[in-house]
Amino acid sequence: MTQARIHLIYARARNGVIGRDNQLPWHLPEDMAFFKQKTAGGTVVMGRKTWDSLPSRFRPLPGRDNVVVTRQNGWQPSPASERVHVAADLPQALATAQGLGQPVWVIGGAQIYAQSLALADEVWVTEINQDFDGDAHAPVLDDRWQEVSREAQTSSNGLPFAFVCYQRR
Ligand SMILES: Nc1nc(N)c2c(n1)CN(C(=O)COc1ccccc1N1CCC(C(=O)O)CC1)C2
Repeated sequence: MTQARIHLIYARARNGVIGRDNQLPWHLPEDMAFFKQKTAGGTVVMGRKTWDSLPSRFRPLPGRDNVVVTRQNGWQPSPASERVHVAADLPQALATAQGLGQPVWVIGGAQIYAQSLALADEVWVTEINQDFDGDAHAPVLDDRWQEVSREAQTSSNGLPFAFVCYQRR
């Protein structure tokens, strides 16, 4: 039984920024819809700060199992839900996620992306063709990562971006 594939999914600015003050620096509804469509029916793995960044009405992300990584002993998600699983570190989170037998999507933040990249075989990047100020950055994809698809678009608010898939050679 091969291990379930691990996918990363993030949106990044031209200068590599993925977040600012635990929020997205842009408003890109097309990307939110893409994110929802890609991760639907799977298990999402995120750090606690990413969990906290979600508006409470979207916690847990609906229609998916949510695994939250936190070192805080006794941390409990709010709102409580049987679809939220708590893990003390990323290896435990990925083991829990893979145990659920659904596609595993790592959805942030920067620390979690950096730790999980080595274990992933596919990365979906929404590449926004504009620089943004921010305090969180995307992981660096070295030259083993090969672009396998690219779909360029312009958002309703004029932002040029592309949905890009990378797979490890
Ligand atoms: N490419 C790519 N990768 C990522 N990791 C992420 C994205 N884009 C975009 N992100 C988010 O917007 C995170 O979420 C939200 C943040 C703020 C307000 C609403 C939301 N939600 C949007 C998704 C909805 C859903 O999925 O049901 C729930 C409400 C993470």
